[in-house]
Amino acid sequence: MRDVDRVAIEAYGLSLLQMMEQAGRGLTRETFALANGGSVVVLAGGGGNGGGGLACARHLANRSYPVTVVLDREPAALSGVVAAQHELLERMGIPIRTDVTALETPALVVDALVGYGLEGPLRGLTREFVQWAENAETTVLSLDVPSGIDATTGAEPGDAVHPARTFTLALPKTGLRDTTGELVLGDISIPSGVYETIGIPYTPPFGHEFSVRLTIT
Ligand SMILES: NC(=O)C1=CN([C@@H]2O[C@H](COP(=O)(O)OP(=O)(O)OC[C@H]3O[C@@H](n4cnc5c(N)ncnc54)[C@H](O)[C@@H]3O)[C@@H](O)[C@H]2O)[C@@H](O)CC1
Ligand SMILES: [K+]
Repeated sequence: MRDVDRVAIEAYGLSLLQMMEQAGRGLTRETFALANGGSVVVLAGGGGNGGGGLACARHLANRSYPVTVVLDREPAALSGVVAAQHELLERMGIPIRTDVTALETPALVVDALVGYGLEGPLRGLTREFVQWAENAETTVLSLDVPSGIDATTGAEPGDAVHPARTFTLALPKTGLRDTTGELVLGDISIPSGVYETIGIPYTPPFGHEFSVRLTIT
C-alpha cells in the first residue's frame, strides 16, 4: 500500500490531499448510518490517518452533527496537509482537544489515530485514547486499519482498537484478514496503472459505487 501511494504520487502526481479528502468523505458516509444523528468523537493522530479523520470531522460539522476532535498531540506538532486540515477545523470553530478526560460517551467514535504507519506498541496519548475507546460502550469505526493493529500481519503488539467496522482505503490490507468487525473498501481514485506498475493483479471492484462491503472467505 505504501508503494501504491508512492507511485500514485510520484508517477501520476495524485496529491496526498486529494486522496485524504476522498478518504475523509468516504469515511463520513460510513458514520451516517452508525452515528444516526448522534454525537461523534473523532480521535485523530498526526499522520495521514489522522488527516482523513479531520476531513471527516469537517463533513460532520457541516451537517450539524455534534462533533468533537481529540488530537493525540499538540496542534503545533502537526505538519503539512494534516496541519492544514486542523487549521480548517479551527477556523470553523469545531471543538478540538487533546484529552479524553471527562469526555461524554458519544454515539460513535471515529478511530483515525494510526493506519499502516504503526511502529511498535501504541504509546502515550495514542494508547490512552485507544484504551478509552475500547472501554467506552459505544460503536467504533476505524479508518483504514484499526489503530494498534499491524496492517501487514494483523498482529497487536500492544493496545489496539476492535471496531464494529473498518473503512479501509484502496486495497484490503493483509492484516485485516482476522478482523471481527465489518469491512468496507473505499475508493480514493488510485489510477489502475499504479497497480500494474507495482505488479499487483487488479480488477476494479467498485463498479458504479465509491465503496464496497467486503466479506472475508
Ligand atoms: N500516504 C498516503 O498517500 C495516504 C494515506 N492515507 C492514510 O494515512 C495512513 C498512512 O499515513 P502515514 O504514513 O502518515 O502513517 P499513519 O498515519 O498510519 O501513522 C503515523 C502516525 O502514527 C504515529 N504512530 C506510529 N506508531 C505509533 C505508536 N506505536 N504509538 C503512538 N503513535 C504511533 C506516528 O507518530 C505518526 O503520527 C494510511 O493508513 C491511510 O489511512 C490516506 O489519507 C490516503 C493517502
Ligand atoms: K485507524
